[in-house]
Amino acid sequence: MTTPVSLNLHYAEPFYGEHEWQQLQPAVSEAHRLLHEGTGAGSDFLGWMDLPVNDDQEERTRLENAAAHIRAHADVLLVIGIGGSSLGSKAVISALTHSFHAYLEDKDTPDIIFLGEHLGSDYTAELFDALADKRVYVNVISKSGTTTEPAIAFRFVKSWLEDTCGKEEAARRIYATTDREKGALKTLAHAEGYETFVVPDDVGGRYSVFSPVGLLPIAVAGISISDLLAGGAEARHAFAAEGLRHNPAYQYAAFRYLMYQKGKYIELLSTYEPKLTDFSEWWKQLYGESEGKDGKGLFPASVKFTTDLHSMGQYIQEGRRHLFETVLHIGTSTKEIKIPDMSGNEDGLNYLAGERLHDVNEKAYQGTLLAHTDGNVPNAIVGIERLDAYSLGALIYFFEKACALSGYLLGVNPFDQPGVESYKQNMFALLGKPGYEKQRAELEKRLD
Ligand SMILES: O=P(O)(O)OC[C@H]1O[C@](O)(CO)[C@@H](O)[C@@H]1O
Repeated sequence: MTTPVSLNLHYAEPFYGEHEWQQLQPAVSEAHRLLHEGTGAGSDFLGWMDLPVNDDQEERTRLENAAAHIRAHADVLLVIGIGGSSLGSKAVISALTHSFHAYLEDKDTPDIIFLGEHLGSDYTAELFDALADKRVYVNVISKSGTTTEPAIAFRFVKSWLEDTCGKEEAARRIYATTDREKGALKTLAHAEGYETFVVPDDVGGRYSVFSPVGLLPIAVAGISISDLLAGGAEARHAFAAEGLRHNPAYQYAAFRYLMYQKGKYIELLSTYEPKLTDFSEWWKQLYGESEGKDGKGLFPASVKFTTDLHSMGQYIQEGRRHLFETVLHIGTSTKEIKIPDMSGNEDGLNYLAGERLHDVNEKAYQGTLLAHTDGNVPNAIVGIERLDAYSLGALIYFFEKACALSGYLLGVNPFDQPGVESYKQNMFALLGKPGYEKQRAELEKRLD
């Protein structure tokens, strides 16, 4: 089988020398050793490396059965979670299901709505208007079981569902994905009798797509989790080599590191397919939380092309030269749509009549690639052949493996996120959480 994810550095090579590349091999070897021997920082969280080959068939069957039950009975599945507890499944579901699923008349899978990702009042209130008369099921996901945003969202949903269909039926419709033993959500699930799925102890949120965190909502969406995991397993095998020359995931990590050393502090993930917008959000959390610490790290940003060529394109072409680009390239489209002929050719586009839209998009991609490299923005191209579960599974593993190695190259712990606590502490104090009285008074003095 060919490598499911390709890396093309041709358009980046003019920006670094071959000797710089060669010099990185010892550091890459050391980072590889830390990762594969489990001796680096955060090594309690390496469970993600083997998730695609997890052979717990009993748990898998239970998950598939739960997904089939929800598919058969629900109009809507509410997935409640934030960060690593929702971004992975959202990325896969957006990429692989019909973009207008909510508007289709005939469908054999429920609409999936994500909630608990923010504290937006209007959005949350409006959701309940849309749920009236719908048969709603819920998957509440939180590894810690104590994250404020999903916990608040779950309060709203639990109380609405119990009012709508009674406490017992509500308990049958709620599935909780959380820690095996501890946390408020685990305690609540036990008390209320919800079916539960486990977030493994050794898997952090942003590396959890191949665990029940991602797999339950993905399976409910009708996506083959066997294919997704098979892609991940193939990538696990394909990107296991220590040598830079034989490992595209490590080449990508090394390339990013070289760019960082050259003052290219911002990495733009560019996509040419709107179905990948949520994939970019998943990627940003993966790299942002893994690398951005100790005063270090590339800033991961994303752009949607060609849309953003009409807004951010100006800056990318001619603004401050501290950027490089990683283009996510999809080889073929799954659906074919051709440009129609127009009898009067009023818009002058008849030279495109009969062309596949995918091919027009491809020319936009090629033109942009050349323009941006001419504008001194190094471009790496990460490619998959098509948007399917197998390729996406491989792509996810590719980025996870490269991310872990990138963290070790940079000298940070790629598996913790201590910085996210600061806003939480302030928020708790300002909300008047018991025990935060002193901080509250200090913070309030600083606010206008
Ligand atoms: O699954 P949990 O524990 O609710 O955490 C959700 C997210 O919150 C964070 O801890 C950051 O606040 C992320 O790392 C994590 O993905």
